[in-house]
Amino acid sequence: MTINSGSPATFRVALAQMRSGRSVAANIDSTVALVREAKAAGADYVMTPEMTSLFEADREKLFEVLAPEAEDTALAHLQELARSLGLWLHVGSLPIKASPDRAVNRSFVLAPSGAIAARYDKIHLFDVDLAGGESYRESESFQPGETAVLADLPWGRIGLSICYDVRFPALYRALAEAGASFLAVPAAFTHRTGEAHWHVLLRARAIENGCFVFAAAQGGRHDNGRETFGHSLIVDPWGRILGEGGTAPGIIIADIDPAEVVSARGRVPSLQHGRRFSVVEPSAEPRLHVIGAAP
Ligand SMILES: O=C(O)CNC(=O)[C@H](CS)NC(=O)CCC(=O)C(=O)O
Repeated sequence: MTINSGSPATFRVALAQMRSGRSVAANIDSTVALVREAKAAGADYVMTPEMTSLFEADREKLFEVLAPEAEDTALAHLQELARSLGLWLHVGSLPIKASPDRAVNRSFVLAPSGAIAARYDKIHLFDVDLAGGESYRESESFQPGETAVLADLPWGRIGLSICYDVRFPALYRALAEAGASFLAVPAAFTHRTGEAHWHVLLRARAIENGCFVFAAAQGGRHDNGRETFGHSLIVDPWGRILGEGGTAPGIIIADIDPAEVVSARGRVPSLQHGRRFSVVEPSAEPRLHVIGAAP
């Protein structure tokens, strides 16, 4: 694994916490206001949450609004925003039409020129039944991506992911092994699961990979009936929380020193100590013995 020692020392990260709803125009207005606020605070890189432009639970209404990437007006607007402010704008995700009956949940890393530096389609879709009848079938409207993606920022390499992906550590290990210093987890976590798992999962991904984790979140009660957990989080490679949001829209900021990736991995080189086992399948003649088990 190589770390680019020629990278500039530090950069300022801002996460925009949002409460996106069913109006694309209103969501874009909120995004513009938050990204401008981040720029005024000196941000070099700004991330927005999953479903920045539209948080629509009704499949029919979603498909009335969806457009292919080349015709998506929200994307064009955000590219112009990145260009006019001259910063890196990581759009957590937008729903993009992929076929007559499926969308992709797609992240965009926009360069300060406004150009698309990287795009990533959410791989793991949230098809989950929670307690109390709370049920999600993301795959009814979305098709999964099949490719892990990284982007080169001026300060190092960032690995892309979205929300439910955070529960699949092998993805992040692959991104770290491909040179990521930063891991992006824009999200719209449910309140119920966020309360139980959000901080632990994000800190674990940071610690086990020696990476910074940037996780911009949706938070609060949305006009589509959903309640999301909020608590946008910036975590350093040692697992310390550098910035945290509440549930209200706003920005959080932290200054990031990429050299901390090197120092954390130097203290605990677990990335280099991985994959040192093979798995023994159960067989008629067991080769794994349980001490003290009844004969
Ligand atoms: O449906 C949309 O419009 C936008 N997509 C989402 O909100 C997605 C799929 S329902 N949410 C998650 O992945 C939450 C994961 C989560 O909460 C967990 O892993 O616990």
